[in-house]
Amino acid sequence: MLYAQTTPADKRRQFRERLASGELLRFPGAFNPLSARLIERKGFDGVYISGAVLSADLGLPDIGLTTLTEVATRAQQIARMTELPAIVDADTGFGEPMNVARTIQTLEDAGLAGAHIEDQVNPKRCGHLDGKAVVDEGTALKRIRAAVDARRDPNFLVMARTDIRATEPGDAGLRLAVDRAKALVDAGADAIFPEAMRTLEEFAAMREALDVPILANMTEFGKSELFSSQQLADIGVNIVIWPVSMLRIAMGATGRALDELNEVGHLTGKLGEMQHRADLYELIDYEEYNRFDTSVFNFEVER
Ligand SMILES: C[C@](O)(C(=O)O)[C@H](CC(=O)O)C(=O)O
Ligand SMILES: [Mg+2]
Repeated sequence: MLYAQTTPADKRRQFRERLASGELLRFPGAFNPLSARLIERKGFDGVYISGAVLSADLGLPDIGLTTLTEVATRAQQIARMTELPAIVDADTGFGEPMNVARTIQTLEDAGLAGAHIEDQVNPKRCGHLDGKAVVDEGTALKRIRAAVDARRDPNFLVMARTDIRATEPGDAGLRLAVDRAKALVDAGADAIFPEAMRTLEEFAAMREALDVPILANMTEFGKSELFSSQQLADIGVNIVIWPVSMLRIAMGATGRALDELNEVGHLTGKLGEMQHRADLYELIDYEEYNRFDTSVFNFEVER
């Protein structure tokens, strides 16, 4: 009922324990608080909160237009609805290293279990697009040091994302990424998000080079091939995200339903694809609200 029972501190501690086990943790992207609950019910390990989804949800491109306040507010709404740990995309940290420090404290206060800070220049862009530029190593490391120094809960996961792989083709790009990732770990990063790795071998090389957890981004229509959880687990990847997938699915289904409304004038043919009212009420836990007021859930929903 209402919000999750697990405190942010407990979520962070449990997340750290699970990460230390070395198993692959699966974090689908939640596009709203309700979908975070569904992710939990379906047995996943955590919830990812994507900057691309957050900006798309506002009808905006993913180019660093969203503010810390918008991101922290939405992330809090999502994180508090699930017992699972939630990690959020903090883009470039919303400014200079001092802003990064404030970002981390704000996201801690919002109940997140961790965040990633990337080394792109501003204005940033989706990591799977061409023409990205990254900051010099000194600036990238300052962002991460600022993040690590700012957190008050040592279990809050500071993940460094590097976008440098795509700045050079072939092996040269991979070498740059490995070198930068190592430097980010030396600066205090708890985990690495190597963005836009192309092949399983590239993920494996990154895994081999580092002794902290790494994340694989299985976003569709991008630069990485889409690997299965098993394939990623086999090479020792620690976290996999499908950041925008659930929004893509929901928007695809919505578009098709609108076409059907245009064509046939009703949605009867779509009933089987819809979340049933009974399932929605179950997910929201209507019944539990009777503890306050026995008249809240005194009806039956027919299937
Ligand atoms: C992971 C990511 O940063 C996000 O905001 O979800 C994006 C995902 C995407 O645009 O497909 C990314 O830059 O990879
Ligand atoms: Mg992003």
